[in-house]
Amino acid sequence: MLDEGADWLHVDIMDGHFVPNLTIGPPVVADLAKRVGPRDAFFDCHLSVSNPATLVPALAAAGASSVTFHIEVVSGTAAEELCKTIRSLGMRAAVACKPSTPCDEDGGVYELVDAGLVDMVLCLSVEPGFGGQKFNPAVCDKVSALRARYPDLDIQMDGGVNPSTAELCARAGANVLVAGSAVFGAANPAQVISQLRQSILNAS
Ligand SMILES: O=C(CO)[C@H](O)[C@H](O)COP(=O)(O)O
Repeated sequence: MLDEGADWLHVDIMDGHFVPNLTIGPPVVADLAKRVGPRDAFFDCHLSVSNPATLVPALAAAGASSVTFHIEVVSGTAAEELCKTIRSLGMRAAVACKPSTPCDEDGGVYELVDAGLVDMVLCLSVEPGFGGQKFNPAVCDKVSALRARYPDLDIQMDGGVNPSTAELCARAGANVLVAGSAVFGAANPAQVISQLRQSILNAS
């Protein structure tokens, strides 16, 4: 997909516990990084796992560029420490929330952003676990509130993102879009990636 114009490679790491699906881990990231070689791809690792801290050192060694953990499993002081650890290993730190998880809870997403500890917030627009689900437009309200509060923050949306829903995401304030099915299932992935990018540019 890098050849088709993608900026980042989004890697969904799932443990069969936080979500019902089981996917890949650090060895696959390491292998991918080796194959991509000198191109120096940005590996955006989304941890849909119950215990993200245990994976962080191995992901750093594997060549991950950014690590996103879920606020539903690590919050408050533990989340602050996790962000610091991720950054101390040379990666960007990001926090994700499920569609129904608010950002303004004690020890939650807003507090991490206010403390300057995260580089990006991922707002899932489906329940995490599987690709190919339907985009939940209600999540756009949460994204709009985040964007109003943090004009310079990277805000990512993931789940059911395609050229039609991308416009809603971009208008709400997302500037990083993750697309699985829409890109991998397309006859012309480069065209889809270009349409997604255009949605962001049109809204900015
Ligand atoms: O893993 C996911 C949720 O956990 C995502 O939905 C996936 O990254 C994107 O897939 P799609 O674009 O098909 O919704």
